Amino acid sequence: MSAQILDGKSVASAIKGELKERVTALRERGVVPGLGTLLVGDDPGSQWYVAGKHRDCAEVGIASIREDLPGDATQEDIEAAVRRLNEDPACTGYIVQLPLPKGIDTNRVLELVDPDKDADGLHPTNLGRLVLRVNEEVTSSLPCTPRGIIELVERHGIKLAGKEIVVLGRGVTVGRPIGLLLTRRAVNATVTLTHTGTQDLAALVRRADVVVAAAGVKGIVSGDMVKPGAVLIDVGVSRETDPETGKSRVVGDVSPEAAEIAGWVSPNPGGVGPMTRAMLLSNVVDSAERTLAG
Ligand SMILES: Nc1nc2c(c(=O)[nH]1)N[C@@H](CN(C=O)c1ccc(C(=O)N[C@@H](CCC(=O)O)C(=O)O)cc1)CN2
Repeated sequence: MSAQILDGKSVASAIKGELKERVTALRERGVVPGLGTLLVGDDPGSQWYVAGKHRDCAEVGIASIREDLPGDATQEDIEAAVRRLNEDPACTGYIVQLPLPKGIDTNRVLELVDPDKDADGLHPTNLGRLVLRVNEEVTSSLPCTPRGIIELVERHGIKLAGKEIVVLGRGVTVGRPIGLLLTRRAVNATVTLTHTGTQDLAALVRRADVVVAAAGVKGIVSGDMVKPGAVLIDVGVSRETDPETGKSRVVGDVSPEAAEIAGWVSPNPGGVGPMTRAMLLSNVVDSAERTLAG
């Protein structure tokens, strides 16, 4: 029996429908949410993601602001663009598209973002709130991919409380922050964060009720590693040439054999990616609504 699909495309589309109504209500009260993006360089993937974010904004009625810099922009150029976005009143929230080019101090750039405009939830103040407010509602942006994963699972009626969750990968946008979200009292899961130094990954994954695979290694979650019926969230992105069409295609961390054994699996593409985009819009709308609540 093959796994049921965690359909990120259709959940994201439903969320965008809900956001459109909330944006209309905000505009009626004189609040226009505006998402800014800062893109440095001409990496085709990053350009595609940023273009998608602006298309999403147009779809739900959020204004959008772009800061595009060439690949040879200096640390000072990038920091100046961050300051412009901090000061622009039309920009109510923004992201710095990652990764930044080699040689740029990413942490220094992220720390300069106004925490109240941090639509990615990656500013140290906002990550710190996740640590400190473990029992309370967090009233700042949450990292988009982790938030999207939880929303995707919960909107399919799957409960995470008490579940054993194994995360593969300790990256800043997924692996590290997702543990903070999943172990909050409101979610109440138990998390093991694995990485390249982990010994006997297979044994850990085999125990997991839920696997969040964000290693970026094609097929790293193999069939023999998965507990029958487990929930597999495929986040990792690798690219390869499709032998039939000759075109580049995305492949995930979950092997087709693992997906057969699972109870639920998120397709890749079509699972976590669209949810990441929808959560960015949610962060911007949530934060605009907070300004009205005072
Ligand atoms: N500042 C940030 N940078 C990056 C983040 C992030 O959350 N904040 N995450 C990724 C890139 N990303 C958003 O920025 C992103 C990745 C993938 C998708 C998506 O919809 N993917 C499609 C497939 C696309 C393809 O074929 O290439 C899917 O999964 O269906 C959206 C956003 C790194 N940088």
